[in-house]
Amino acid sequence: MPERRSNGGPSLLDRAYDWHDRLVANPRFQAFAQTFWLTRPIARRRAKELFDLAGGFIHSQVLLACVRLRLLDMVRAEPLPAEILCARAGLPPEAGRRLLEAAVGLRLLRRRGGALGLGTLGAALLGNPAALAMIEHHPLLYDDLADPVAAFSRGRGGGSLARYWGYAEAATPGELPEARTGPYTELMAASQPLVARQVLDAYPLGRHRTLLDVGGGGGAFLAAVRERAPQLGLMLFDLPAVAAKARAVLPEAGAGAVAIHEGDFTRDPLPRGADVISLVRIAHDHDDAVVLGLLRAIRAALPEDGTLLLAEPMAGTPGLGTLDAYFAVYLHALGTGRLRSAAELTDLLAQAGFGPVRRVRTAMPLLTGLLVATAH
Ligand SMILES: CC(C)=CCC/C(C)=C/CC/C(C)=C/C=C/C(C)=C/C=C/C=C(C)/C=C/C=C(C)/C=C/C=C(C)/C=C/CC(C)(C)O
Ligand SMILES: C[S@@+](CC[C@H](N)C(=O)[O-])C[C@H]1O[C@@H](n2cnc3c(N)ncnc32)[C@H](O)[C@@H]1O
Repeated sequence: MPERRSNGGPSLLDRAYDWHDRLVANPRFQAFAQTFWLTRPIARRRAKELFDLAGGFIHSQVLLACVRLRLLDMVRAEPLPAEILCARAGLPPEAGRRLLEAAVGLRLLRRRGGALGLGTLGAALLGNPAALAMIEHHPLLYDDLADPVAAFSRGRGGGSLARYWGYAEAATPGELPEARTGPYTELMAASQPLVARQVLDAYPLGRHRTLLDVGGGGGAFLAAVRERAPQLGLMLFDLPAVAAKARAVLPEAGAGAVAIHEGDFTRDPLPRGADVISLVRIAHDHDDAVVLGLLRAIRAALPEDGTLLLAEPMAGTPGLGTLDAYFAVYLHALGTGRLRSAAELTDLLAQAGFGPVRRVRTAMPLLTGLLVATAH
Protein backbone atom coordinates (compact mmCIF):
# COMPACT_ATOMS: atom_id res chain seq x y z
CA MET A 1 0.00 0.00 0.00
CA PRO A 2 1.55 3.39 -0.93
CA GLU A 3 2.63 5.53 2.01
CA ARG A 4 0.54 8.69 2.45
CA ARG A 5 2.20 12.01 3.03
CA SER A 6 1.05 14.13 5.95
CA ASN A 7 -1.22 16.08 3.56
CA GLY A 8 -2.89 12.76 2.67
CA GLY A 9 -1.65 12.38 -0.93
CA PRO A 10 0.87 9.85 -2.23
CA SER A 11 4.50 11.07 -2.25
CA LEU A 12 6.36 11.79 -5.48
CA LEU A 13 8.29 8.52 -5.03
CA ASP A 14 5.07 6.52 -4.62
CA ARG A 15 3.65 8.12 -7.74
CA ALA A 16 6.82 7.20 -9.62
CA TYR A 17 6.48 3.59 -8.39
CA ASP A 18 2.80 3.52 -9.40
CA TRP A 19 3.70 4.70 -12.91
CA HIS A 20 6.55 2.14 -13.11
CA ASP A 21 4.34 -0.73 -11.91
CA ARG A 22 1.54 0.04 -14.37
CA LEU A 23 4.08 0.09 -17.19
CA VAL A 24 5.84 -3.14 -16.18
CA ALA A 25 2.54 -4.99 -15.71
CA ASN A 26 1.62 -4.19 -19.33
CA PRO A 27 2.44 -7.17 -21.63
CA ARG A 28 3.10 -4.82 -24.59
CA PHE A 29 5.67 -2.90 -22.61
CA GLN A 30 7.19 -6.21 -21.48
CA ALA A 31 7.61 -7.36 -25.08
CA PHE A 32 9.32 -4.08 -25.98
CA ALA A 33 11.53 -3.93 -22.86
CA GLN A 34 12.93 -7.43 -23.40
CA THR A 35 14.46 -6.43 -26.72
CA PHE A 36 15.32 -2.71 -26.33
CA TRP A 37 19.05 -2.48 -25.46
CA LEU A 38 18.57 -0.06 -22.58
CA THR A 39 15.85 -1.99 -20.76
CA ARG A 40 16.92 -5.55 -21.70
CA PRO A 41 19.40 -5.98 -18.81
CA ILE A 42 16.73 -4.88 -16.31
CA ALA A 43 14.14 -7.21 -17.87
CA ARG A 44 16.57 -10.13 -17.70
CA ARG A 45 17.38 -9.38 -14.08
CA ARG A 46 13.69 -9.21 -13.11
CA ALA A 47 12.94 -12.44 -14.98
CA LYS A 48 15.79 -14.18 -13.13
CA GLU A 49 14.55 -12.83 -9.78
CA LEU A 50 11.04 -14.11 -10.51
CA PHE A 51 12.32 -17.46 -11.72
CA ASP A 52 14.34 -17.81 -8.49
CA LEU A 53 11.23 -16.94 -6.51
CA ALA A 54 9.21 -19.54 -8.38
CA GLY A 55 11.96 -22.12 -7.89
CA GLY A 56 12.60 -21.31 -4.23
CA PHE A 57 10.83 -24.42 -2.92
CA ILE A 58 12.81 -26.61 -5.31
CA HIS A 59 16.06 -24.96 -4.24
CA SER A 60 15.33 -25.56 -0.58
CA GLN A 61 14.48 -29.22 -1.26
CA VAL A 62 17.76 -29.74 -3.13
CA LEU A 63 19.60 -28.05 -0.27
CA LEU A 64 17.84 -30.22 2.30
CA ALA A 65 18.58 -33.42 0.37
CA CYS A 66 22.28 -32.47 0.09
CA VAL A 67 22.44 -31.71 3.82
CA ARG A 68 20.61 -34.89 4.87
CA LEU A 69 22.67 -37.10 2.57
CA ARG A 70 25.90 -35.39 3.74
CA LEU A 71 26.88 -34.80 0.09
CA LEU A 72 28.85 -31.65 0.93
CA ASP A 73 30.80 -33.46 3.65
CA MET A 74 31.66 -36.20 1.20
CA VAL A 75 33.49 -33.81 -1.12
CA ARG A 76 35.02 -31.69 1.63
CA ALA A 77 38.46 -33.29 1.30
CA GLU A 78 38.55 -33.95 -2.44
CA PRO A 79 36.27 -34.02 -5.50
CA LEU A 80 34.63 -37.39 -6.20
CA PRO A 81 33.10 -38.89 -9.34
CA ALA A 82 29.30 -38.81 -9.49
CA GLU A 83 28.94 -42.60 -9.35
CA ILE A 84 30.95 -42.79 -6.10
CA LEU A 85 28.91 -39.97 -4.56
CA CYS A 86 25.65 -41.68 -5.53
CA ALA A 87 26.84 -45.01 -4.15
CA ARG A 88 27.96 -43.44 -0.84
CA ALA A 89 24.67 -41.56 -0.53
CA GLY A 90 22.70 -44.71 -1.34
CA LEU A 91 21.11 -43.10 -4.42
CA PRO A 92 20.31 -44.92 -7.67
CA PRO A 93 22.74 -43.49 -10.29
CA GLU A 94 20.14 -41.93 -12.62
CA ALA A 95 18.18 -40.13 -9.88
CA GLY A 96 21.34 -39.31 -7.96
CA ARG A 97 22.85 -37.59 -10.99
CA ARG A 98 19.77 -35.35 -11.22
CA LEU A 99 20.25 -34.25 -7.65
CA LEU A 100 23.97 -33.62 -8.23
CA GLU A 101 23.16 -31.60 -11.37
CA ALA A 102 20.70 -29.51 -9.38
CA ALA A 103 23.30 -28.98 -6.65
CA VAL A 104 25.81 -27.78 -9.27
CA GLY A 105 23.21 -25.35 -10.64
CA LEU A 106 22.70 -23.97 -7.16
CA ARG A 107 26.47 -23.67 -6.56
CA LEU A 108 26.42 -26.14 -3.72
CA LEU A 109 28.71 -28.38 -5.80
CA ARG A 110 31.05 -27.61 -8.69
CA ARG A 111 32.26 -29.77 -11.56
CA ARG A 112 36.00 -30.45 -11.42
CA GLY A 113 36.93 -32.29 -14.59
CA GLY A 114 35.02 -35.55 -14.42
CA ALA A 115 34.35 -35.22 -10.68
CA LEU A 116 32.32 -33.04 -8.33
CA GLY A 117 33.77 -30.81 -5.63
CA LEU A 118 32.45 -28.15 -3.30
CA GLY A 119 30.72 -25.18 -4.89
CA THR A 120 31.01 -21.61 -3.63
CA LEU A 121 27.84 -21.80 -1.53
CA GLY A 122 28.47 -25.40 -0.45
CA ALA A 123 31.84 -24.35 0.94
CA ALA A 124 30.33 -21.35 2.80
CA LEU A 125 27.68 -23.64 4.28
CA LEU A 126 30.16 -26.27 5.42
CA GLY A 127 31.91 -23.53 7.40
CA ASN A 128 28.63 -23.00 9.29
CA PRO A 129 27.52 -26.23 10.97
CA ALA A 130 25.05 -24.14 12.95
CA ALA A 131 23.21 -23.21 9.74
CA LEU A 132 23.13 -26.89 8.75
CA ALA A 133 21.26 -27.66 11.97
CA MET A 134 18.68 -24.99 11.15
CA ILE A 135 18.21 -26.31 7.62
CA GLU A 136 17.62 -29.82 8.98
CA HIS A 137 14.67 -28.69 11.10
CA HIS A 138 12.89 -26.95 8.19
CA PRO A 139 10.76 -30.00 7.24
CA LEU A 140 8.60 -29.15 10.26
CA LEU A 141 7.79 -25.84 8.61
CA TYR A 142 7.38 -27.37 5.15
CA ASP A 143 4.87 -29.76 6.67
CA ASP A 144 2.79 -26.81 7.91
CA LEU A 145 3.07 -25.09 4.52
CA ALA A 146 2.16 -28.10 2.34
CA ASP A 147 -0.99 -26.21 1.34
CA PRO A 148 0.07 -22.53 1.54
CA VAL A 149 -3.41 -21.11 1.01
CA ALA A 150 -4.76 -23.28 3.83
CA ALA A 151 -1.77 -22.30 5.98
CA PHE A 152 -2.66 -18.61 5.67
CA SER A 153 -6.41 -19.15 5.76
CA ARG A 154 -6.42 -20.80 9.16
CA GLY A 155 -5.22 -19.03 12.28
CA ARG A 156 -1.64 -18.94 13.52
CA GLY A 157 0.16 -22.03 14.79
CA GLY A 158 -1.51 -25.35 15.47
CA GLY A 159 0.88 -27.41 13.32
CA SER A 160 4.16 -29.31 13.49
CA LEU A 161 6.33 -26.26 14.18
CA ALA A 162 4.18 -25.04 17.08
CA ARG A 163 4.27 -28.55 18.62
CA TYR A 164 8.05 -28.63 18.28
CA TRP A 165 8.49 -25.32 20.17
CA GLY A 166 6.48 -26.55 23.16
CA TYR A 167 6.24 -23.15 24.89
CA ALA A 168 4.60 -21.63 21.79
CA GLU A 169 1.31 -23.43 22.40
CA ALA A 170 1.48 -24.22 26.12
CA ALA A 171 -0.98 -22.51 28.48
CA THR A 172 1.45 -23.17 31.34
CA PRO A 173 4.94 -23.47 29.79
CA GLY A 174 6.43 -23.94 33.26
CA GLU A 175 4.89 -27.43 33.32
CA LEU A 176 6.36 -28.64 30.03
CA PRO A 177 8.19 -31.95 30.39
CA GLU A 178 11.72 -32.46 29.07
CA ALA A 179 10.38 -34.39 26.08
CA ARG A 180 8.74 -31.15 24.81
CA THR A 181 11.74 -28.86 25.44
CA GLY A 182 14.74 -31.14 24.80
CA PRO A 183 14.72 -31.19 20.95
CA TYR A 184 14.41 -27.40 20.55
CA THR A 185 16.99 -26.80 23.26
CA GLU A 186 19.47 -28.97 21.33
CA LEU A 187 18.71 -27.12 18.09
CA MET A 188 19.22 -23.77 19.82
CA ALA A 189 22.53 -24.93 21.30
CA ALA A 190 23.69 -26.21 17.89
CA SER A 191 22.74 -22.93 16.19
CA GLN A 192 23.99 -20.58 18.93
CA PRO A 193 27.40 -20.11 17.21
CA LEU A 194 25.48 -18.21 14.49
CA VAL A 195 24.58 -15.63 17.09
CA ALA A 196 27.02 -15.59 20.01
CA ARG A 197 30.06 -14.46 18.02
CA GLN A 198 28.04 -11.65 16.42
CA VAL A 199 26.85 -10.35 19.78
CA LEU A 200 30.12 -10.69 21.65
CA ASP A 201 32.20 -9.11 18.86
CA ALA A 202 29.78 -6.17 18.74
CA TYR A 203 29.46 -5.74 22.51
CA PRO A 204 32.42 -6.92 24.61
CA LEU A 205 31.13 -7.62 28.13
CA GLY A 206 34.41 -6.81 29.92
CA ARG A 207 33.07 -3.80 31.85
CA HIS A 208 30.24 -5.74 33.51
CA ARG A 209 30.19 -7.80 36.73
CA THR A 210 27.37 -10.34 36.29
CA LEU A 211 25.30 -11.38 33.27
CA LEU A 212 21.85 -12.99 33.48
CA ASP A 213 20.78 -14.73 30.24
CA VAL A 214 16.97 -14.83 30.24
CA GLY A 215 15.62 -17.71 28.15
CA GLY A 216 19.21 -18.93 28.12
CA GLY A 217 18.30 -22.47 26.99
CA GLY A 218 20.94 -25.13 27.63
CA GLY A 219 23.55 -22.45 28.34
CA ALA A 220 25.33 -22.32 24.97
CA PHE A 221 25.37 -18.49 24.92
CA LEU A 222 26.80 -18.34 28.44
CA ALA A 223 29.44 -20.92 27.52
CA ALA A 224 30.53 -18.61 24.66
CA VAL A 225 30.51 -15.62 27.06
CA ARG A 226 32.69 -17.49 29.56
CA GLU A 227 35.33 -18.01 26.83
CA ARG A 228 35.46 -14.26 26.14
CA ALA A 229 34.99 -12.85 29.66
CA PRO A 230 36.07 -15.48 32.22
CA GLN A 231 35.83 -12.97 35.10
CA LEU A 232 32.09 -12.34 34.56
CA GLY A 233 29.54 -13.81 37.00
CA LEU A 234 26.99 -15.89 35.07
CA MET A 235 23.28 -16.55 35.68
CA LEU A 236 20.69 -18.33 33.55
CA PHE A 237 16.88 -18.28 33.66
CA ASP A 238 14.65 -20.65 31.69
CA LEU A 239 11.70 -23.02 32.03
CA PRO A 240 12.24 -25.78 34.63
CA ALA A 241 12.75 -28.59 32.09
CA VAL A 242 15.27 -26.47 30.16
CA ALA A 243 17.05 -25.29 33.31
CA ALA A 244 17.45 -28.95 34.31
CA LYS A 245 19.20 -29.60 31.00
CA ALA A 246 21.48 -26.58 31.57
CA ARG A 247 22.31 -27.88 35.07
CA ALA A 248 23.47 -31.15 33.57
CA VAL A 249 26.10 -29.42 31.39
CA LEU A 250 27.07 -26.20 33.20
CA PRO A 251 29.08 -26.16 36.45
CA GLU A 252 27.07 -24.66 39.32
CA ALA A 253 30.12 -24.32 41.59
CA GLY A 254 33.82 -23.56 41.14
CA ALA A 255 35.51 -21.75 38.26
CA GLY A 256 33.08 -20.53 35.57
CA ALA A 257 30.07 -21.47 37.73
CA VAL A 258 26.61 -20.54 36.44
CA ALA A 259 23.73 -19.84 38.84
CA ILE A 260 20.76 -21.56 37.18
CA HIS A 261 17.25 -20.29 37.95
CA GLU A 262 14.03 -21.83 36.74
CA GLY A 263 10.64 -20.30 36.15
CA ASP A 264 8.15 -18.94 33.65
CA PHE A 265 8.94 -15.34 32.74
CA THR A 266 5.28 -14.63 32.01
CA ARG A 267 4.44 -15.31 35.69
CA ASP A 268 7.54 -15.46 37.87
CA PRO A 269 9.88 -12.64 38.87
CA LEU A 270 13.41 -12.73 37.48
CA PRO A 271 16.38 -13.26 39.81
CA ARG A 272 18.26 -10.12 40.91
CA GLY A 273 22.00 -9.52 41.12
CA ALA A 274 23.01 -9.03 37.48
CA ASP A 275 24.13 -5.66 36.11
CA VAL A 276 23.59 -6.85 32.54
CA ILE A 277 20.78 -9.05 31.18
CA SER A 278 20.67 -10.67 27.76
CA LEU A 279 17.62 -11.64 25.71
CA VAL A 280 18.90 -13.66 22.79
CA ARG A 281 16.33 -14.82 20.21
CA ILE A 282 13.46 -14.37 22.69
CA ALA A 283 11.39 -11.27 21.95
CA HIS A 284 10.44 -12.30 18.40
CA ASP A 285 8.74 -15.43 19.79
CA HIS A 286 6.14 -13.46 21.70
CA ASP A 287 3.31 -11.01 21.14
CA ASP A 288 3.63 -7.40 22.30
CA ALA A 289 1.87 -7.84 25.66
CA VAL A 290 4.19 -10.67 26.70
CA VAL A 291 7.31 -8.83 25.50
CA LEU A 292 6.28 -5.69 27.35
CA GLY A 293 5.68 -7.69 30.54
CA LEU A 294 9.06 -9.38 30.16
CA LEU A 295 10.88 -6.10 29.54
CA ARG A 296 9.24 -4.61 32.63
CA ALA A 297 10.33 -7.65 34.68
CA ILE A 298 13.87 -7.20 33.36
CA ARG A 299 13.79 -3.51 34.21
CA ALA A 300 12.71 -4.42 37.75
CA ALA A 301 15.52 -6.99 38.09
CA LEU A 302 18.24 -4.57 36.93
CA PRO A 303 19.88 -1.88 39.05
CA GLU A 304 19.70 1.79 37.99
CA ASP A 305 21.98 2.12 34.89
CA GLY A 306 21.88 -1.64 34.36
CA THR A 307 22.13 -2.83 30.77
CA LEU A 308 19.88 -4.99 28.59
CA LEU A 309 21.24 -6.64 25.45
CA LEU A 310 18.48 -7.59 23.03
CA ALA A 311 19.79 -9.76 20.21
CA GLU A 312 17.71 -11.15 17.37
CA PRO A 313 17.18 -10.54 13.66
CA MET A 314 15.31 -7.29 13.03
CA ALA A 315 12.68 -6.42 10.47
CA GLY A 316 13.33 -3.76 7.85
CA THR A 317 17.09 -4.26 7.80
CA PRO A 318 18.11 -2.76 4.43
CA GLY A 319 18.63 -5.38 1.72
CA LEU A 320 17.17 -8.16 3.88
CA GLY A 321 13.59 -8.38 2.64
CA THR A 322 13.94 -12.18 2.42
CA LEU A 323 14.66 -12.25 6.17
CA ASP A 324 11.35 -10.43 6.80
CA ALA A 325 9.57 -12.94 4.53
CA TYR A 326 11.20 -15.92 6.26
CA PHE A 327 10.21 -14.85 9.77
CA ALA A 328 6.75 -13.60 8.78
CA VAL A 329 5.96 -17.16 7.71
CA TYR A 330 8.01 -18.95 10.37
CA LEU A 331 6.36 -17.06 13.23
CA HIS A 332 2.91 -17.49 11.67
CA ALA A 333 3.49 -21.25 11.82
CA LEU A 334 4.90 -20.91 15.34
CA GLY A 335 1.62 -19.30 16.33
CA THR A 336 3.08 -16.48 18.38
CA GLY A 337 5.37 -13.48 18.02
CA ARG A 338 6.56 -11.35 15.13
CA LEU A 339 9.81 -9.99 13.76
CA ARG A 340 10.09 -6.40 14.96
CA SER A 341 12.12 -3.54 13.60
CA ALA A 342 14.74 -1.84 15.77
CA ALA A 343 12.34 1.12 16.07
CA GLU A 344 9.46 -1.10 17.28
CA LEU A 345 11.69 -2.79 19.84
CA THR A 346 13.01 0.59 20.96
CA ASP A 347 9.45 1.75 21.47
CA LEU A 348 8.62 -1.30 23.64
CA LEU A 349 11.85 -0.73 25.60
CA ALA A 350 10.88 2.89 26.23
CA GLN A 351 7.41 1.81 27.46
CA ALA A 352 9.12 -0.61 29.86
CA GLY A 353 11.27 2.13 31.38
CA PHE A 354 14.46 1.80 29.33
CA GLY A 355 16.36 4.58 27.64
CA PRO A 356 18.56 5.47 25.93
CA VAL A 357 18.61 2.57 23.45
CA ARG A 358 21.59 2.13 21.16
CA ARG A 359 21.58 0.01 18.00
CA VAL A 360 24.96 -1.67 17.74
CA ARG A 361 26.06 -2.94 14.35
CA THR A 362 26.78 -6.63 14.07
CA ALA A 363 28.97 -8.06 11.30
CA MET A 364 26.08 -10.16 9.92
CA PRO A 365 22.67 -8.48 10.56
CA LEU A 366 21.05 -11.45 8.79
CA LEU A 367 21.98 -13.61 11.76
CA THR A 368 21.23 -11.12 14.48
CA GLY A 369 20.80 -7.45 15.21
CA LEU A 370 21.68 -5.96 18.60
CA LEU A 371 20.10 -3.29 20.79
CA VAL A 372 21.78 -2.09 23.98
CA ALA A 373 19.37 -0.44 26.40
CA THR A 374 20.12 1.32 29.67
CA ALA A 375 17.74 1.10 32.62
CA HIS A 376 16.90 4.52 34.01
C1 LIG B 1 40.53 -16.33 -0.41
C2 LIG B 1 39.91 -15.60 -1.52
C3 LIG B 1 40.68 -15.35 -2.73
C4 LIG B 1 38.61 -15.16 -1.45
C5 LIG B 1 37.74 -15.27 -0.28
C6 LIG B 1 36.40 -14.71 -0.66
C7 LIG B 1 35.56 -14.54 0.56
C8 LIG B 1 35.90 -13.45 1.50
C9 LIG B 1 34.51 -15.35 0.74
C10 LIG B 1 33.61 -15.29 1.93
C11 LIG B 1 33.51 -16.63 2.55
C12 LIG B 1 32.70 -16.52 3.80
C13 LIG B 1 33.34 -16.01 5.02
C14 LIG B 1 31.40 -16.90 3.76
C15 LIG B 1 30.57 -16.82 4.90
C16 LIG B 1 29.35 -17.35 4.82
C17 LIG B 1 28.41 -17.33 5.93
C18 LIG B 1 28.75 -16.66 7.19
C19 LIG B 1 27.25 -17.99 5.73
C20 LIG B 1 26.23 -18.05 6.69
C21 LIG B 1 25.09 -18.69 6.42
C22 LIG B 1 24.07 -18.68 7.37
C23 LIG B 1 22.82 -19.25 7.17
C24 LIG B 1 22.47 -19.97 5.93
C25 LIG B 1 21.91 -19.11 8.25
C26 LIG B 1 20.67 -19.62 8.27
C27 LIG B 1 19.90 -19.36 9.43
C28 LIG B 1 18.61 -19.74 9.62
C29 LIG B 1 17.84 -20.50 8.59
C30 LIG B 1 18.04 -19.37 10.88
C31 LIG B 1 16.83 -19.66 11.28
C32 LIG B 1 16.45 -19.25 12.60
C33 LIG B 1 15.34 -19.69 13.23
C34 LIG B 1 14.37 -20.59 12.57
C35 LIG B 1 15.16 -19.28 14.60
C36 LIG B 1 14.26 -19.86 15.42
C37 LIG B 1 14.12 -19.35 16.79
C38 LIG B 1 12.71 -18.87 17.12
C39 LIG B 1 11.73 -20.01 17.31
C40 LIG B 1 12.18 -17.89 16.08
O1 LIG B 1 12.87 -18.20 18.35
C1 LIG C 1 14.23 -19.51 20.72
S1 LIG C 1 14.82 -20.12 22.21
C2 LIG C 1 16.30 -19.17 22.45
C3 LIG C 1 17.28 -19.84 23.38
C4 LIG C 1 18.61 -19.11 23.53
N1 LIG C 1 18.42 -17.78 24.08
C5 LIG C 1 19.34 -19.09 22.24
O1 LIG C 1 19.38 -18.04 21.58
O2 LIG C 1 19.89 -20.14 21.86
C6 LIG C 1 13.69 -19.45 23.42
C7 LIG C 1 14.02 -19.82 24.82
O3 LIG C 1 13.09 -19.15 25.68
C8 LIG C 1 12.63 -20.06 26.65
N2 LIG C 1 11.28 -19.66 27.08
C9 LIG C 1 10.17 -19.60 26.32
N3 LIG C 1 9.11 -19.21 27.04
C10 LIG C 1 9.57 -19.04 28.30
C11 LIG C 1 8.94 -18.66 29.51
N4 LIG C 1 7.64 -18.36 29.55
N5 LIG C 1 9.71 -18.56 30.62
C12 LIG C 1 11.03 -18.87 30.57
N6 LIG C 1 11.68 -19.21 29.45
C13 LIG C 1 10.96 -19.32 28.33
C14 LIG C 1 12.63 -21.39 25.93
O4 LIG C 1 12.59 -22.48 26.82
C15 LIG C 1 13.89 -21.30 25.11
O5 LIG C 1 14.99 -21.77 25.80
